Amino acid sequence: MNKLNPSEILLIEDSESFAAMLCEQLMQFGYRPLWRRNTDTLLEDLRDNPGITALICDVFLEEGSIGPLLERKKAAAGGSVLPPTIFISGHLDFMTRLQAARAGAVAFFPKPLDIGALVDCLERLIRPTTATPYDILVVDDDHAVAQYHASLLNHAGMTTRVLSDPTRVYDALLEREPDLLVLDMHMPVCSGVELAAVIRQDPRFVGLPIVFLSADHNIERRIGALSFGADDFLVKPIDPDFFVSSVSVRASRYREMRSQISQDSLTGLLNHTSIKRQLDIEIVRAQRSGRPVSFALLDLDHFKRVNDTFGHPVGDEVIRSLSRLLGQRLRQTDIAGRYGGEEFAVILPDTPLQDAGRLMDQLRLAFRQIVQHPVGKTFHSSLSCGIASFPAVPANHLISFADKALYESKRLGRDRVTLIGEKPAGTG
Ligand SMILES: Nc1nc2c(ncn2[C@@H]2O[C@H](COP(=O)(O)OP(=O)(O)OP(=O)(O)O)[C@@H](O)[C@H]2O)c(=O)[nH]1
Repeated sequence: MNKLNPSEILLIEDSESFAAMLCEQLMQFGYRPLWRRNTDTLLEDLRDNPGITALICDVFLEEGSIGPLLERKKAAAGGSVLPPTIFISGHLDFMTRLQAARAGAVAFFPKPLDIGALVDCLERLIRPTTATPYDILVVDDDHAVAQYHASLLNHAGMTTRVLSDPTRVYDALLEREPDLLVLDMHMPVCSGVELAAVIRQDPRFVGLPIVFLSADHNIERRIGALSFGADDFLVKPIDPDFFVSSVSVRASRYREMRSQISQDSLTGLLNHTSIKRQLDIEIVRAQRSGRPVSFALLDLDHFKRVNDTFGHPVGDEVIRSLSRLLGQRLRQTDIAGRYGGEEFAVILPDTPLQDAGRLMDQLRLAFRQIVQHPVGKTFHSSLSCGIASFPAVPANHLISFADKALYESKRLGRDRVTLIGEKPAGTG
């Protein structure tokens, strides 16, 4: 979900003030809440708002317990299925939880609400469960053969790119790293083994699975290929099912390994190394397309004070609240990462500086609204941001200039966004 496609949430809560607070918080995370005091119009609301993806209901309303009320509604609608329902309540006893479970709760949150945990739960419910298909690059100088193998993989639900010119492989990898590379062994310009050696020279592709597909039965050459960095050597003609499962098993393991390595454990965002790597990729893409790419650095303000006042675990929660907000507010093509302790980086492809500035300013304002630490003494945090854009700023200066802009935001009093339009004169 992103801000262009906000999910609607139906909130059934009889306390107006609590509902207003919760709606405000949900909006900060990019949801569109619809509030009702009771279940009177539930079926009409669901019919008229097909975009409603989840219900949040207080277990007890003035008119009684929500469980039997929902049951009656479902019966009235011929037993139709309600969207996943999260229950909330100020009562924490076992019987209340049991009521919620009997009413079909997918989750139960006590009041006062931990909004962050609630949003995490909504995200799990709403996020599409279908993973993106494995992306395979097939390289074979015989285009028809490459197409045949690609079509087997497409049939099994994978996406493929086909290349008959091995000299273009490296560019294709930079453009979009696949989950696996299928290589022919004998090609006119260079052999598959040589091509694998070229790819392995780049530390970014050291782990990329390479599977050779060749009619070569010579055992020494096959061993040679494996020792030069191939992961498997499949001999043609190959059983289609065996080919597909060999590819998908390796692609799946690689993807799992990559996500473990590339993610920051606290936030689930890309870590420092991965975000820098993504920036390189986006710059290459921008150089090709002639479109701008903006790079933003965000830093929490006076964060030491938060840790000192409320403790490290609460500080961690603040960090997580910003990562959630980034997940909510950015477009699917934008890329966010945790750059350092309380510092985040965002890559905005196809985005000129001024647009990036507006977007980050909206994010800054939304972050300020989030009620932090709602189970204790509440407070609000703010962030400072610096943005630079390529090509106005040369690629090798993009990060340092975003950092200078961030420093300027801090210097001017924090809680602001500063843009650096171009590389200032005399900076080398
Ligand atoms: N809770 C928590 N704190 C962290 C983490 N990483 C860094 N920090 C803390 O973040 C604080 C950053 O402090 P400073 O660099 O002095 O910056 P600041 O207090 O945010 O002040 P300004 O950036 O100037 O507004 C330090 O106290 C770090 O210990 C983390 O993962 N969790």
